[in-house]
Amino acid sequence: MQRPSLLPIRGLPLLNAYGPVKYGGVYTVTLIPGDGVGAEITDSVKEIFEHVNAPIEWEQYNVSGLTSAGESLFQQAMDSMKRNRVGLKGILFTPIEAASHNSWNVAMRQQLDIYASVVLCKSLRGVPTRHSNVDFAIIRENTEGEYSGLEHQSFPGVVESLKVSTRAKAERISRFAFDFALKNGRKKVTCVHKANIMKLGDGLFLRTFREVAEEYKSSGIEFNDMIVDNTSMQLVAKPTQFDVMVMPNLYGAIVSNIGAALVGGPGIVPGCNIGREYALFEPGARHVANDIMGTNKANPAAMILSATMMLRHLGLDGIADSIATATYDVINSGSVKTADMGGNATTTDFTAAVIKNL
Ligand SMILES: NC(=O)C1=CN([C@@H]2O[C@H](COP(=O)(O)OP(=O)(O)OC[C@H]3O[C@@H](n4cnc5c(N)ncnc54)[C@H](O)[C@@H]3O)[C@@H](O)[C@H]2O)C=CC1
Ligand SMILES: O=C(O)CCC(=O)C(=O)O
Ligand SMILES: [Mg+2]
Repeated sequence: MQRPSLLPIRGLPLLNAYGPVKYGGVYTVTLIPGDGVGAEITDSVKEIFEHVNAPIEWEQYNVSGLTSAGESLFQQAMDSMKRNRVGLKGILFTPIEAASHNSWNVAMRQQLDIYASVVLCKSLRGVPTRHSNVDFAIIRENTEGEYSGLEHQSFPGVVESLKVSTRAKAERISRFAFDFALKNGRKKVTCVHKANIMKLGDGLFLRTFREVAEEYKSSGIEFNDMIVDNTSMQLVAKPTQFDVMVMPNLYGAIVSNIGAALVGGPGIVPGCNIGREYALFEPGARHVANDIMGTNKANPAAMILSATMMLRHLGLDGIADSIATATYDVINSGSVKTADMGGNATTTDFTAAVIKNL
């Protein structure tokens, strides 16, 4: 059986400085189901939590990125996050058109300074893939770099998109990665970069990583670095060489999706965004899945497992363990497979199977 200990909850290096909000033994948690399949897969979580009597009260905001009309609701959801300090979210759609609003997924990370994205990619017995024994964690800088959102047209036909890199943010994400490695019994941290081309920006990231690595030398954690192109090839060819990986924002988005595909896809990989004050949990590969919205076909596992990471963050380890174990048992038994896993079970079938296992 795949034990839930693979989840990093215990070992999240930075617990919120102020702690979650709890009244009468019940935690209030901000819930943003999101666009696409968000409502369906957060319904799974609600049903499971209700079944185990989890001491969670949801403060739900049906924010949607489909139109910019949702902005005031988005701000209310952020106020709720600032009160509760813990949230669970699905993914918000972001239009591509130049005149449309910027990504609210990104705005959340910046407003809340939830600077470390953690995505876990681990092979599961019940999900046969090309490589077995994949087990690595992606630590992604979540608040700057290519996602700074600063772009302008300096001349018709000429656009400048600013990638902002700061030493302070490179340092804190590198520390997060080493602390994460230490707390989770990991052996090696790999810095992914493109410092051969972006000598100043990614050069700063890499140099800062190496300085931080020196400080952790006595802890016995190995470290190395790899250019992002080679990393992509190595991930597909020999993924077992990776343990903990740390990188700037956009590489993290891409590597998280390669990682998800290596172990079974976006429906099973959990994730979270952590900062000093707030923690927001969401599926690791971050997809809206508009194409299967409302069809009861989505795999809710990634969302359920992200919710168990949240429970552990709240110190509710017992409930987290039982839900995670029940979920992994359903996946590993192979008896209830959603379409992405090659079966024809529905979202509700999967949820019912988890509840039956509890
Ligand atoms: N929160 C965030 O950071 C992100 C937000 N987005 C937004 O999502 C929208 C579309 O994103 P795309 O990258 O095109 O991907 P997408 O939403 O089209 O998803 C890619 C594929 O994965 C499948 N999939 C995702 N989750 C699944 C699940 N739980 N079960 C079964 N299948 C699942 C989808 O059906 C689809 O075929 C864009 O608006 C984008 O801005 C995209 C990536 C990250
Ligand atoms: O926020 C979005 O709409 C896209 C962001 C994204 O792809 C990511 O950061 O992984
Ligand atoms: Mg993405």
